[in-house]
Amino acid sequence: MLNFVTTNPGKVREATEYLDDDVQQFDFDYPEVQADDLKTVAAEGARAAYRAADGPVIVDDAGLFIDAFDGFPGPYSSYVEDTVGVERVWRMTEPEDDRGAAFKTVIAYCDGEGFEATPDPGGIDREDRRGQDLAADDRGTATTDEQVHDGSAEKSSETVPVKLFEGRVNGDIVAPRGGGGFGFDPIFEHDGTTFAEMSTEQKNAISHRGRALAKFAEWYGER
Ligand SMILES: O=P(O)(O)OP(=O)(O)OP(=O)(O)OC[C@H]1O[C@@H](n2cnc3c(O)ncnc32)[C@H](O)[C@@H]1O
Repeated sequence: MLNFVTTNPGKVREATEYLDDDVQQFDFDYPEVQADDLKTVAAEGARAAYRAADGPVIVDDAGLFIDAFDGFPGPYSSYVEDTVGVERVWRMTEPEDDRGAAFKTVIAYCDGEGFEATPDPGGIDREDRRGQDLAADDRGTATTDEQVHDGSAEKSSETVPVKLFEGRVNGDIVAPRGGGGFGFDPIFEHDGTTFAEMSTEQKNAISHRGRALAKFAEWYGER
């Protein structure tokens, strides 16, 4: 049984759609390290959660990256949703000529064992041209995290290995529409439909989380 470490039931709904009964929510508010990239936050979160959980864990660190604001709110999306709010993020973006944005997620898996490294052909930090078919992102962007060191207080010199899976989807910021999903879904439009207007299944088929979960599920299934 896999522990999906999150306080966000919306993420669990989407993950169970992919991974069926193999996953359960582990409601653990892992300490989010101050970092500008999702990979570091997810990897450190997975290590902390693994120490607290009884069994393998996955952590999903995600965010909305708005082009006109150089990627804001990015890794701070949860904080901005709670403080500024979704509606005001739309109103901030409305006057901009370029309302392009991307949702990105990094799923980090940790079970205390090591993994074989696989090459990362680019991943989500690469600049994708707007409107580009993202099929290339669906292949082989799983990487073994070796750079991030264990920052825990117990001063362990050993770094617990973490496996990372990335997903990204491009879209546009629009006036809020739809009652489904969570977070910034009502203001994120992809191919004419906001994520909040989609069913969980429809969103999973194209979303950042769906892409990352698909990669994880493929790798996990082979193990
Ligand atoms: O850390 P956990 O407990 O998993 O829950 P969280 O909601 O705080 O999760 P994150 O730190 O990954 O923050 C992600 C934020 O980005 C936004 N977000 C991420 N994925 C999203 C999605 O699929 N749809 C809408 N908003 C999303 C939303 O505001 C989330 O609160």
